[in-house]
Amino acid sequence: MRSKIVAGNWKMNKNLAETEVLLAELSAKLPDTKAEVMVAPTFVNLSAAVDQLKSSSIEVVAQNMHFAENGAYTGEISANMLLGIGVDTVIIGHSERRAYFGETDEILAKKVVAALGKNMRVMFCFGEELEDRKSSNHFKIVESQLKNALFSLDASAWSKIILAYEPVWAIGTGETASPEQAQEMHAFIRKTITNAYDAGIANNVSILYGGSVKPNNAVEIFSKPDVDGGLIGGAALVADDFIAIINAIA
Ligand SMILES: O=C[C@H](O)COP(=O)(O)O
Repeated sequence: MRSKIVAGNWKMNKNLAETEVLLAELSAKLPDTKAEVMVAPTFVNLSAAVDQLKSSSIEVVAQNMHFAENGAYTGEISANMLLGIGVDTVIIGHSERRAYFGETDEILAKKVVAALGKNMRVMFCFGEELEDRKSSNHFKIVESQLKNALFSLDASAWSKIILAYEPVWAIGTGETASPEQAQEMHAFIRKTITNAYDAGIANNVSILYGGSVKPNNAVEIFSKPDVDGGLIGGAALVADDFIAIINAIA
């Protein structure tokens, strides 16, 4: 049975002091929810976040990792380093990594394999750009992103995968995919996974929507049958907004 998940990707925001304040507020206000709640602070604050949340149900996850075990990769972070501080879920393939840091499907496939090889959970992000949607190429693009990075995996690996569909044109723009557009794509993603594997795997994987989810649109987006929660950017930086979005999970 797939789980509902609300994850906050803090991106390059919040220094240590600000991280502690936001986490304290989130812990204090966290409602009873059936959603798994995750936060992804920046690398330098992960360890402090894990310590601060050790008696909370909020999970601390990483925004990225390198595929190599260790070695001469200045500025990079390995799976072992994350595991060593108690972080065992990692976001891979965020559109900002793809756009600003040249992460290709090939690199992302290696990262996915490296994380799964360490028994980590992977939140894999993907989604089309505006031009793809305008030219009605969005289904093709999404299908190829999934195929290139994930469809060589053994079926057994899928219990460790969470998907986050994030249309690039909706990220940080205030423009959201309509609930119908999100549902249409999420249903397509499940059909694509059914074709590549089987319906059991497709129905068990959580598919989150990301892209300008806010307190005022979360209920409608999350009400769609194939939307299992959200990957939240800007609104995850404000405790009351993030809590309201968690509360939007039915
Ligand atoms: O990782 C989160 C997404 O990029 C969404 O960001 P946003 O909610 O600020 O649009």
